[in-house]
Amino acid sequence: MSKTIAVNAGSSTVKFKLFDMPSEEVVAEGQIERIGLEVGHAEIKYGDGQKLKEDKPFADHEAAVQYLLKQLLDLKIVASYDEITAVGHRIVAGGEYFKDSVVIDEDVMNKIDALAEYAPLHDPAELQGIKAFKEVLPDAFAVAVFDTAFHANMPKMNALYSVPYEWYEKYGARKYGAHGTSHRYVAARAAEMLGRPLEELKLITCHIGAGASITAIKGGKSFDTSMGFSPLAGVTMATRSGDVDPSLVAFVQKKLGVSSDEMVDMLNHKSGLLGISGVSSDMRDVEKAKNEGNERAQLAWDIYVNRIVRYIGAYIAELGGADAIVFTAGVGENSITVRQAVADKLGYFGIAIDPEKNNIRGVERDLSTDDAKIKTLLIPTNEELMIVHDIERLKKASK
Ligand SMILES: Nc1ncnc2c1ncn2[C@@H]1O[C@H](COP(=O)(O)OP(=O)(O)O)[C@@H](O)[C@H]1O
Ligand SMILES: CC(=O)OP(=O)(O)O
Ligand SMILES: [Mg+2]
Repeated sequence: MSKTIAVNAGSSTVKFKLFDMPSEEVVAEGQIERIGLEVGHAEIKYGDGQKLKEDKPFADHEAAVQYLLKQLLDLKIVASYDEITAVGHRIVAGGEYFKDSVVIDEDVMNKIDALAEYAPLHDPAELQGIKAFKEVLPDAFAVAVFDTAFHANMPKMNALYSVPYEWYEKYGARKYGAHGTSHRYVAARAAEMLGRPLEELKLITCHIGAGASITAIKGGKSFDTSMGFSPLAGVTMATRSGDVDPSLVAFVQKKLGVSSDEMVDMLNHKSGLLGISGVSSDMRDVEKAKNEGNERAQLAWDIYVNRIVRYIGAYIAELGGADAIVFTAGVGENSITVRQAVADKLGYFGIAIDPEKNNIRGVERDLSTDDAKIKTLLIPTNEELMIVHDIERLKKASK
C-alpha cells in the first residue's frame, strides 16, 4: 500500500500527517514546535497509540524536517522512504503565479524562491522542506498547495489598496491573504454541518492560531480577508501586529534609527500578544497572567478580542449578513474564553453561544444557542487532508 505525506510548515512549526492511500487513514502525525527558540518541542503519534515526545532545540525548519525524516525510519513508521509515493507541501505565498495547487518542478521551486519577499517567515522555510523531501524521495509525486490560492480571485474591490494603481500593475501590490487551505476546509465542513449547499452560504471563518486571519466567504469563494499583501496585516497575532497606520511605522523607524527591514521584523516578531503583554506570545500564558491580575496581559487580551470582533462586524456588513461564524486553529479551537467573549460582543447581530456547548476543545460542534440568528461553529482545521485531496486531484489530471 502506498502512503502520502502532507507537510505543513508554519512560521514556528512543522506539522505533518502520513496517510495510507487510498483509505486516507492517518497512520502517523505530529508537530515540531518552537523552531528557532532555545527549547523546541517535538511530538509524533504513530503505531497503535504510541507517542514520541522530545524537548530539544531546532535551529531552523531544515533541522526540523531532517528530524522528522529520521524519525520516520527510527520509529519504524515506514520501513523505507519508498513507501511514500506522494508528498504535499503547504506554501504560504503563491503570489500572482499560483492560483491553484501545482506539481512541483524546477520552475515551481524557482518561483517559490522568488516569492520569499511576500512571506519571509514562511516561503524560504517551506522551500527548504521541499528540497529536503526531494533529496530522500526523488521519485515521489510532489505537490505545492498555496495559502493564497483560495483568495486569488477575490473581488478587486477587496483585493486592491487605495494606492497608485501602477503599484499593483508593476509590483503586484495587492492583498494576497493566507490560511486559504484552512478557510476552504472549514467552509466546506460548515456547509455539511448546516446541511446546506456551500454555494448559498455567507460565512465568516476565523483561523486564529499563532498567525491569524478572518475571511468573509460568499458562495464558497473568498470575498474578503484580514491578512494583506503579507501575513502581517489584520487581527492581532502571537507576535505580529496586525493592522497599523504605516505613518506610525515611518515615525518610529526614525526615532529608533533602524532600517525598514528591521521595522518589519519588529512588527512580525516583537508585536502582537507578546509586544503588548510583555508576558508571552502564547495565548495560554497571556490568559493565565490576565487571570492573575496582570494589567498588560488583560490589555493584550482585550485588544486581541476586539480586533476579531471588529473584523467579524465589518464582514457581516460587507456580506450583507452571515449564516455562520466559524472558529478554528490553535486559539479558535482551544480558547473557550476568547470564543465566548467574541460572541458576547456580537450579540447585537443575533450571535449567541451556549456556555455549556462552548465548554469544549478541538471537536466539531455547533456552539449556538437555539435562538441564535447567526450560528457559531467550532471546526478543527485539517489543512493536511486538503493537501491530500489536491494531490489526488492533480494525479488524476496528470494521467
Ligand atoms: N488551550 C489553549 N488556550 C488558548 N490558546 C491556545 C490553547 N492551545 C493552543 N493555543 C494557542 O494556539 C497557538 C498555536 O496555534 P496553531 O494554529 O497551532 O499555530 P500556527 O499558526 O503556528 O499554525 C499557540 O500560540 C497558543 O497560543
Ligand atoms: C500565514 C501564517 O500566518 O501562517 P502560520 O499561522 O502557520 O504562521
Ligand atoms: Mg498554522
